[in-house]
Amino acid sequence: MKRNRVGFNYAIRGIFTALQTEYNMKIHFVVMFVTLFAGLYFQLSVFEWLFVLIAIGFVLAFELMNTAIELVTNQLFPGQHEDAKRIKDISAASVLIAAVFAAIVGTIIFAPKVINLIS
Ligand SMILES: Nc1ncnc2c1ncn2[C@@H]1O[C@H](COP(=O)(O)OP(=O)(O)OP(=O)(O)O)[C@@H](O)[C@H]1O
Repeated sequence: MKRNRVGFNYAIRGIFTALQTEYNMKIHFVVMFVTLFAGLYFQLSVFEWLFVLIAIGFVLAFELMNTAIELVTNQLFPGQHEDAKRIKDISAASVLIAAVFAAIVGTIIFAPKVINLIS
């Protein structure tokens, strides 16, 4: 039980470390809070919340994993290396895919509500 609690603390520390060191992580957090407030404002249905939360979770989790992969890659390849380039590009692509699909989910859910609000 104690072990689990300590492990949880390490994981939370990992989120803060990524927030401090990764500019993209800060952007993801800002977008997450804006989306959550928008969700509360527009009173999303349970179904809509599920999609929004899954999309946010995927983006944050992939960004954290991408950060870890970058750190490992920097240790494995201190200099310029074609494999380091491939690894980082592919890892970054995983975040991009998650972010693009999250943006699509956000657009499908929020666009009609925003249009309805301003028209
Ligand atoms: N050791 C390396 N050898 C060759 N190319 C590299 C190497 N390190 C990075 N690159 C190239 O530069 C790009 C950016 O690398 P970098 O480590 O700055 O990642 P980043 O995505 O900008 O990280 P961050 O999210 O921390 O800003 C990589 O996607 C890759 O194409």
